[in-house]
Amino acid sequence: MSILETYLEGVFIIEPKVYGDHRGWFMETYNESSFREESLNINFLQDNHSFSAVKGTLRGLHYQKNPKAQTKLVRCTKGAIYDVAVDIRKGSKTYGSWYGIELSAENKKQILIPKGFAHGFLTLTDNVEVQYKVDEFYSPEDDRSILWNDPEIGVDWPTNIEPILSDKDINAPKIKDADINFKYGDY
Ligand SMILES: Cc1cn([C@H]2C[C@H](O)[C@@H](COP(=O)(O)OP(=O)(O)O[C@H]3O[C@@H](C)C(=O)[C@@H](O)[C@H]3O)O2)c(=O)[nH]c1=O
Repeated sequence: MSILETYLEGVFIIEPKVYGDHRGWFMETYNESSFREESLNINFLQDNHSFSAVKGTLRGLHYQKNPKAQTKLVRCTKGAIYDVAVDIRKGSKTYGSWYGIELSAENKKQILIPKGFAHGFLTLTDNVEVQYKVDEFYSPEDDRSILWNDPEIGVDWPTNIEPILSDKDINAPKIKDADINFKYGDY
């Protein structure tokens, strides 16, 4: 697998090596040793899987506060999504900057989103399944959302349609009012 840096420090794109033959294909979706070679020493504790029925569903932008922050390794195993990570580490030189990438069952790419970032995705097709590993357990008390279209962040979501959102995400605060307790250098 290739582990590629992005312009946001700590955010990586993972491109698995896909071995095709007459039966189909095989790939490793996670390899701790390959991650360690890149000094990514992550102890994943929980695997998540979500299904979104309709194109234009948007989940995000989510994070868990310290000390329950999560690293996330995200992939799309059915359909396609536009996946976004936002740096919310106070004092970071890229605070409020975002990185977006299309992940799909077809391209098999993954994104690694470190602690101190908010995460969200928009479905680009109907019937989307997303699976991701996290290195901290779900903690509803620490779960937070930032408004998906906060102009201060300015994510360039690849559609003009009004997305389908949860009530929590509709009512999410903008980054300037969000309950953020990350600071650059915490991890
Ligand atoms: C995230 C999560 C949710 N749940 C439950 C709580 C709730 O009843 C139901 C749906 O939760 P949510 O509405 O928060 O699901 P969702 O909007 O899909 O939340 C997820 O969005 C993406 C973008 C992320 O980055 C994830 O970390 C997570 O925040 O599932 C768990 O039991 N464990 C979990 O780890």
